[in-house]
Amino acid sequence: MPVVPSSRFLLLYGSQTGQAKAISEQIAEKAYEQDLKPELHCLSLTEKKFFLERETCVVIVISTTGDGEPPDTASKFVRRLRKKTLASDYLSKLNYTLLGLGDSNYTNFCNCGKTLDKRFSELGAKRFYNCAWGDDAVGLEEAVDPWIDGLWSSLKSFLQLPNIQENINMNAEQITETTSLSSDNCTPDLTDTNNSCNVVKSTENMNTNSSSDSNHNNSSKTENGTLQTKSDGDKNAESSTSSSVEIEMSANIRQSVPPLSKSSLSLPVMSPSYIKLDYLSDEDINIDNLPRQNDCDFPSASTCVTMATVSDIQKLTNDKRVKKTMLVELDITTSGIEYYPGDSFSVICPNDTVEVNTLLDRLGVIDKKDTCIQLGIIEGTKKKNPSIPKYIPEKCTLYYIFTTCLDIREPPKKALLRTLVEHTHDSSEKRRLQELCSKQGMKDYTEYIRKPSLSILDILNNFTSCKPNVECLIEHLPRLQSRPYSVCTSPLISPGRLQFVFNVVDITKDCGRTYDRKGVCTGWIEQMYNKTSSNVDTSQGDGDSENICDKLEHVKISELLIPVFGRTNQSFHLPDDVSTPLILIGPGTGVAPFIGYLDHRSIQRDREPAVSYGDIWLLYGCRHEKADYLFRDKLESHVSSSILTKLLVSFSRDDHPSSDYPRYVQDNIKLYGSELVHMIEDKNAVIYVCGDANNMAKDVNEAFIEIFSKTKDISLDEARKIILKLRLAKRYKEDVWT
Ligand SMILES: Cc1cc2nc3c(=O)[nH]c(=O)nc-3n(C[C@H](O)[C@H](O)[C@H](O)COP(=O)(O)O)c2cc1C
Repeated sequence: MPVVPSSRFLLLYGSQTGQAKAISEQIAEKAYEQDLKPELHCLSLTEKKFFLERETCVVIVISTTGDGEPPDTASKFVRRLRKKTLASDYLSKLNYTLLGLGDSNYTNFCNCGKTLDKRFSELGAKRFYNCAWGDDAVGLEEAVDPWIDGLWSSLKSFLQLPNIQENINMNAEQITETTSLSSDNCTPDLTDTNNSCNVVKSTENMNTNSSSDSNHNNSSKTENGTLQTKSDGDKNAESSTSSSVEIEMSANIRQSVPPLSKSSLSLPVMSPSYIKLDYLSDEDINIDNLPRQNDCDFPSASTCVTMATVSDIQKLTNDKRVKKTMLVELDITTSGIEYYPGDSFSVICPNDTVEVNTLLDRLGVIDKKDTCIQLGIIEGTKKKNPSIPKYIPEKCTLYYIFTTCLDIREPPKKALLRTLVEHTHDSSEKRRLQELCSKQGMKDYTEYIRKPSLSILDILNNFTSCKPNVECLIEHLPRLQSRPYSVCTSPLISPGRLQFVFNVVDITKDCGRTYDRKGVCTGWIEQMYNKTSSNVDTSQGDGDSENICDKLEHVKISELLIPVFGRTNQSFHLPDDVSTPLILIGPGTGVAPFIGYLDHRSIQRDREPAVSYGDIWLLYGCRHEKADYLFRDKLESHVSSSILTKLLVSFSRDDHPSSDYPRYVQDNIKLYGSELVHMIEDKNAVIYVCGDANNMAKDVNEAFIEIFSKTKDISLDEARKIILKLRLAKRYKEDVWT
C-alpha cells in the first residue's frame, strides 16, 4: 500500500565521476513526462535537504568507487546509516528502489549499492521495485535502460496513481522500418560481423571512455598516472599538416548489412531541444580569462583547482616494442595540495585542438568558433526544467566550450543518437541510427559504438548525411572529466613536488574509428613534451598550426602550467605501523605508488634507524628487460640499501631459458607461494595491488587463492574465503583501473 498518495518521490544520487548524476537527471526528466514529481538531490545533502528516515518513497542511483567504496558525495550518507545504534525499524517508513553503478572488472562489483540495499532492509525499509546493477564493463545501458523502463509502473502503482500508459512501452517510441537496405547499398554501417574488430580494450587502460587516460581510473575509471594504451599505432595522426584530423572510414563501415529488424524498433524518447545560441559578433571575448569549466565543482576534489608548474617531463621508454611511458614532475608548492605516498591527484586537460577544429568544421561553425556567443534557453521549450549546464559559461566561444567543457571522445549516448536521427537526411543512415539507439539494437550499440569507443566525430564521419546543429551537441555531450594519476613520490623526499608516470595512449583508426588519436590527457602532455625547446620530437610532427600547444613552442619546461586538484577519500596508504610487512604488486606503471612508498620508507629509516621496519617485497613486471623496466636503478638501489627485502621482476616478452620461467607477476606469486603465505598469515603482511583491473588484478587474486590452497592444503573455496577476509580487513588493497 502506498503511504503517500501523491506524485512526489525523492530521487537521490551519489556519483563520483558524474554517471549516476546524469542517469538520475535522466530519470527526473522522464518522471516529469510521466506526470510524477521527482525531488532530485545529491546524497551529500543528507540532513540538509532530506532526511531518509522521514521519507516514504525513494529512488536512489549510486556508484561505487575506490576499492568498493561509496562516492565522496555519498560518504556522509553511508556513514550515518552504518551506525550500529540504529534501531531495526529506523527506516520502516521507507519504500525504495536502488540502481547501483559499477564495473565488474573490480572485485567489489557495485559494492556500495549492494551494501546499501542490504542495510536498508536491515533497518526495516521495503523495496517497491527490484534493484539493478549497471555494469560499465559491458555498458551501463544494458541494465539501466530496462530498469528505468520498468520503474514507472511500479512507482505509479506504489503511489496509487493511474498508470494510463500501462499497455504501451512508456519510454519508447515505436517505429516501423523506414527503409530497407538493399544489399548493394553502401551504407555507413557499424556492423561488420566478419571483421574481427580491433576494439579499444579496457585492458589497455582506457578510462570509462576510450579517450581517457589517467593511470587511474580513479577517477575512472583512471590511469594511475599510468595510462596504458593501444599498441604504438600510427603516429601520423599528429603529423598531419592540415588543420583537420585525417579521416578514414574503415572498410567494415562501408559494407552494407541487412537491417536489424524488418518490423518495429523501440526508440528512446526524443529529448526536446532547449538551448539557443546567439552570436555576439560585436563583442570581444578573451577565453583565457574565463573561469575553467565555469568554476563548477569537481566532485572528487579536496582542494581548489590550481595551476601547477611543470618542472620536468621525461620519456622513460623509447622503444617501438613497448608503450611510451612518460614521467612528469610538478611543482605544487603553492597549490594547496598535500599528499601521502599512494595518493592520486587529478589533471584537468583540454581536448585536442585539431580534433575540436575538425568537429567544429563538420558542424559548419568553424568560421564562428572564436566569435563571442551567448547561450540561453529556447522560449517555450518542452524540456522540463531546462538549464544551461553549470560547467559551461553562458558567454564564451564555441572553441572554448568544445575544448574545455565538453567530452567529445565519450561514445555518444543513445539519447544523442536518437536526436541525430532527426538531423539525418539519408534514409538508410537514418534507419541505422534508429537501430543503434533502439532497444532491439542494444547489442549492436555495445559492439559497434561502445566497444570501439567511437567519438561523436566518428559518428558524424560515418553518417555523412547527418547534420546536427551545434546546440544539439552542447545539450547532449557530457562534461569533460578530470584525469586522476597516482603520485609516485613521497612528500618526505620532495616536499612541494610530485611526480607521476603514465603511458601515452595511442588509438588507431579501425572498427569505425575514423581518425588516429591519443588519450586526451596523455596526448596533451606528450605534445607539451614535444614542444618544449629541449625536446622537439620530430618523429611526432607538430600537427595543426593552430594547435594550442603551438603556443608552447620554444618555451622552457618551467613555464608550462597545468591545472590540477587534490583528491578526497584516498585509502591506498602505507599502514601506520611501520613494522607491518608489505607485499607490493605493481607491473608496468602500476609500480608508481610503490616508488613513493619505498622513497618514503628510505627517509623514515634515515630519520629513525632504531625503529623496527617490516620486510617489503615488490613484484614488478614489464615486457622487455631492456625496453620498459621502469625505475630500474631506483629499485635496485632500494635493494642494495635493504629498503626492499625482495625484488621479483618478470619479463613477459623476453626469451626465457625454460617455459616455466615467470613471465607475469602472478607467476612469481605462485613461485614464492609458501613464503608469501607465511608473511601474510604469520607476520600480518598487507598486500597492495596496483595496475590493470581487467587482467592483472584478477589473475593476482586467483594466484593468491591458489597459493593459500596449496600451502595450507585447503580447498579453493576455503582459500577464496581467506582472501575475502583479507580484503574486508583492508589487508588486501587494490588501486586498479580499467
Ligand atoms: C577509481 C574508480 C574506482 C572504482 N571502483 C569500483 C569498484 O570497486 N567496484 C565497482 O563495481 N565499480 C567501481 N568503479 C566503476 C564505477 O562505479 C563506474 O564506472 C560507475 O559508472 C561510475 O559512476 P559515477 O560516475 O556516478 O561515479 C570504479 C571507478 C573508478 C573510476
